[in-house]
Amino acid sequence: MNRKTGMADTAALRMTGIERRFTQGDRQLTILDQADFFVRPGETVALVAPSGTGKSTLLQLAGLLEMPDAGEITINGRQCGAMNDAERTAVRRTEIGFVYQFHHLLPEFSALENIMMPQLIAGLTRAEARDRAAQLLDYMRIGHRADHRPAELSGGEQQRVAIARAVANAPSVLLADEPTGNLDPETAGYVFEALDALVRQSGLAAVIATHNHELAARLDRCVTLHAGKVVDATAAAAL
Ligand SMILES: Nc1ncnc2c1ncn2[C@@H]1O[C@H](COP(=O)(O)OP(=O)(O)OP(=O)(O)O)[C@@H](O)[C@H]1O
Repeated sequence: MNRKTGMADTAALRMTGIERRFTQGDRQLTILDQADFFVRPGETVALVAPSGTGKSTLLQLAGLLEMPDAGEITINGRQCGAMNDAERTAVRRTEIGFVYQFHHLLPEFSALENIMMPQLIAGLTRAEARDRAAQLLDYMRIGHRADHRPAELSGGEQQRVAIARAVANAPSVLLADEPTGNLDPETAGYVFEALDALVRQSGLAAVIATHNHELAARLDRCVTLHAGKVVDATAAAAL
């Protein structure tokens, strides 16, 4: 429920009044300062900001991997601040998918098995997990690579497997931190396209941090970080 309007919160992810401070030596850094952010179901948001301004920090907090110093994070209307570790882990496992700059696939397992893994952990049968993994690989146009291990795949293929794995348990929020940052421009373009298509087809809410303005422009909305706050990128250009 939105406290101001009294209406049900329709955002898949909402961050309100987020503070995040770090100590570096004798310096106190305020990376996020009363930051507000939201993303709706089915919406794709690009997070484009200079290096070191707090993109990864924001995504880590959104994914409940770290706790803010102040503020509230709500996922599908559930406030996560007062949850214990087990509750937060459960929300993270069921509601959130992550993609990073590096694929982090398990090297000794095939592409198919890597995508089956989170589903098996979530309690699906091997047959169910296999079917869904195969579907996702087909959707990402790498069905023919199902039995290959990560080392036998190209960078773009590895990243498409990592994306498929991130959505295997049908999360409602996808958080991607520089998902194409390690790829050449052409490969980055088609991996980004595959990610965008998958996100739109599954109707999930996606936040994609990228340094690539051209790719960011393809998404529904673009935000940046300025003085610790999340601001509309068009408005920020005028600052
Ligand atoms: N655990 C930590 N302890 C101390 N400082 C930290 C910690 N995590 C992040 N920082 C600092 O917070 C700032 C923001 O870091 P963050 O990784 O979120 O930036 P970023 O925008 O994602 O950068 P990049 O685009 O280079 O990945 C940086 O100055 C970083 O050094």
